[in-house]
Amino acid sequence: MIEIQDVSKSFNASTKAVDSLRLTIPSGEIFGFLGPNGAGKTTTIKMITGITRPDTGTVLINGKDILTDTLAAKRQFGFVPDSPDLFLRLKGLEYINFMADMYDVPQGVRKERINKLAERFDMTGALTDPIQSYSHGMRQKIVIMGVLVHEPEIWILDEPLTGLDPKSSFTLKEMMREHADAGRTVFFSTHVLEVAEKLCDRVGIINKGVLQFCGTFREMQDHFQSNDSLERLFLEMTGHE
Ligand SMILES: Nc1ncnc2c1ncn2[C@@H]1O[C@H](COP(=O)(O)OP(=O)(O)OP(=O)(O)O)[C@@H](O)[C@H]1O
Repeated sequence: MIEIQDVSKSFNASTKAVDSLRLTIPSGEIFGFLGPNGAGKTTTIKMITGITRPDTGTVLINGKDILTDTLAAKRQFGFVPDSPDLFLRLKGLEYINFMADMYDVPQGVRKERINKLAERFDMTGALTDPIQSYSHGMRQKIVIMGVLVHEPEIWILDEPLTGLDPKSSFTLKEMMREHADAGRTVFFSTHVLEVAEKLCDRVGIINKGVLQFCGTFREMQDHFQSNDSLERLFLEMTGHE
C-alpha cells in the first residue's frame, strides 16, 4: 500500500509543482497516474520514492515512512524511472546482477529469475552486450528487469511503456496485472489514456499539481456525465484542448 498524505512541493515561490496531494493506493491494485506535461507526475513519483523531499506531508510505503524509515520503505518497492539511460558501460547481465546484489537476491534463485525475465522480454541474446549498445526500448527493458529481479512488493513506474515495442508492452502489462492479482501494488504514470482504461483498477488525474479526479474509469465517466471518448474527457478535465 502507498499512502500519500497532504504532500506538497514547490520549486519556486509562485507555483506548487504538487499541491496538497492525498492518495491511497491499496494492495492488489493497478493505479494509473495521468496528467499532461508538467502536471506533477514525476515530482510526485520522486517524492514517493524518496528522491525528492516534499516541503510538507508524508509518504508511507507499506506503512513505512520514506523520510524517517527510508531503508525499510525502499525495500518495499522497485522503481523504473522515465529515463533508462543508466549504467551504460555495464553489460545487461552485469546490471541485473548488480541490482540483485543490492537487494540480497540469493545466487540460487536469481539465475532462474533472470532467465525467465530475459525470455519474457526477448532479451536473452542481448544480456552479454553493453547497455550503451542497446536501443531505447532495450534499455527500458533492462531497467525493468533490474527491478523485477528482486521481486519488490510494490512497483512504481514512470511512463514505463514509452519506447517499448508492442510485444514487450503487452508482456509488461500482463506482468503488471499478474502482480496486482497476486495482491501486490502497481503505481505507474502514463499519457496514454487507452492503456490506463484497459489496465488500471483506478486512475488519478493531476493537473498543475492538483489532483482533479481519483476513481475508476466508469466513475470518471459518471462524474463528467458524458459519453465522449476518454481522451476528450481528459482534455476537458485538464483544460488542454
Ligand atoms: N528540479 C526542478 N526544478 C524546477 N522546476 C521543476 C523541477 N522538477 C519539476 N519542476 C517543475 O514542476 C512542474 C511539474 O513537473 P513534473 O516533471 O513533475 O511534471 P510531469 O507531470 O511529470 O510532466 P511530464 O509528463 O512532462 O514528464 C513543472 O512545472 C516543472 O517545470
